[in-house]
Amino acid sequence: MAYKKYLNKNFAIFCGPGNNGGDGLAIARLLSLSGHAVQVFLLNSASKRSSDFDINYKCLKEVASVIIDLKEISLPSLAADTIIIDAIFGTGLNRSLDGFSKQLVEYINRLNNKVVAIDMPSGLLTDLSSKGLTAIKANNTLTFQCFKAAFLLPENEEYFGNVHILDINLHPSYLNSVETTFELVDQQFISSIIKLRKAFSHKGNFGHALIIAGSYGKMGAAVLSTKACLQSGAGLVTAHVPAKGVEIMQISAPEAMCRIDTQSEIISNIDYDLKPYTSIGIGPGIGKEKMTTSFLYQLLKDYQKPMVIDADALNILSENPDWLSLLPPGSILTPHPKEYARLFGNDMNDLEKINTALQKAHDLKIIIILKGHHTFIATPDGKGYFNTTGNAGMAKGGSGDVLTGIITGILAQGYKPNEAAILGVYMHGAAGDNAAAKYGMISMTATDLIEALKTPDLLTK
Ligand SMILES: NC(=O)C1=CN([C@@H]2O[C@H](COP(=O)(O)OP(=O)(O)OC[C@H]3O[C@@H](n4cnc5c(N)ncnc54)[C@H](O)[C@@H]3O)[C@@H](O)[C@H]2O)[C@@H](O)CC1
Ligand SMILES: [K+]
Repeated sequence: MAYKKYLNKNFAIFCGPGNNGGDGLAIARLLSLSGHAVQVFLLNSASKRSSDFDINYKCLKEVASVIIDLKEISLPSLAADTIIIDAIFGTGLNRSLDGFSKQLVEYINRLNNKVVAIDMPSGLLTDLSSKGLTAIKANNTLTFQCFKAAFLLPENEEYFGNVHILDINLHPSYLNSVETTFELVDQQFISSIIKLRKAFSHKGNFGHALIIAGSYGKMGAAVLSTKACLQSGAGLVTAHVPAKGVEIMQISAPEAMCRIDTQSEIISNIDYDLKPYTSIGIGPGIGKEKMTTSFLYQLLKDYQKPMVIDADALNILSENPDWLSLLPPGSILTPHPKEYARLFGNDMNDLEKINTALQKAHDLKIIIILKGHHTFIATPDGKGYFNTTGNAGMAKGGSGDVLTGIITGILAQGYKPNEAAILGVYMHGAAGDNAAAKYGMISMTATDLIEALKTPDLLTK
């Protein structure tokens, strides 16, 4: 955070009765001691205070500071440049706000003052959906030790502003001992998955990916996923395309081999042995023609190894939900929000979507990648992973085709499906961040993502 712009300002610190309020009182003391003008407003101070609150209250009393007990009728008026610190409620909030605390939060939200939330914007529930609830809309949130699930849900975007994680020195053995459903995928996590390429390796060591994609008018999707697959480290890549798409593919991606469908404009069947291929990615641009639909059904029935399933292949599945049970274990589904809704239902808040994805991943023994700002990866063992790379410039046609290519290429190299999904999503986002830095979020395209994969430190910075 640009701390400097907060220096030499006046502060209004709103404190609740629990430990979050105690943190606010400690901040008030430190700011007062460093010469800042601080007003402290206590909410429900007569109710049961936590011991941290009491300790910090005592310490603050010894420092010259204005402490005001808020009454229902007396909401304070504040100068426009006063910084508001929200220490009303943190992780201890166990129900939605009501009564005076709700009024106070609504009042703070109506002001135009800058707001810094401590640990959580007050009113936001840590592990439950806060859709439709009243909560502080902060410009910055200073949160302790780790990301809270609430910061990763799109429906909470307007509340937390920029999130800064403060290390409060919780003991590493404690942190490691805590069992969580969710993990954050960052560079450190990725370095524990990635395998080094040995000096004496040859193309046969890195597998052979088969991308089944394209139809007349949608060959771009096939080209994007094939090119991305070529740049994900796979040893060999073959694209199975409709006959009319062969020249397009061969000119656009000369490193890839082609398998040519018997149909000129659509994909209809595979009349060769699939054993040599170490992974299959299917879906980008294939359309939903009857012959393509029957072909997908046959493939699902016959093929036993994990596949990456995207785009129209997902749409076909959503029209034939019984076929979900045919998915080979370890298969990776990559729906965007609309495809997800078609597959597993609408009318869910973000947490319900996540929980449904975890349940379906478990029941069907598959991996579900819910694409979005913090793309979520649900795995069959019940764990979910939030990605940390990527940006809004990637919300464009073709980005998903690139992701399918990357994951299929990683899977081909012998990574386990969970690892391929996590690594692929991270790599895709990291390429997106590079593309945004070079071209800007507005103008960057899916082709720029592929270009940006060619960065030596993509997975190490
Ligand atoms: N390891 C930790 O857990 C640490 C926690 N700390 C702080 O402690 C906070 C959690 O403290 P607490 O557990 O005391 O909880 P909070 O301070 O978030 O709130 C608890 C208080 O609010 C009341 N309350 C809950 N929901 C309410 C509602 N809807 N309306 C009105 N009152 C409501 C509770 O009865 C209780 O009195 C964290 O957010 C963080 O700020 C930090 O001090 C550092 C370490
Ligand atoms: K807070």
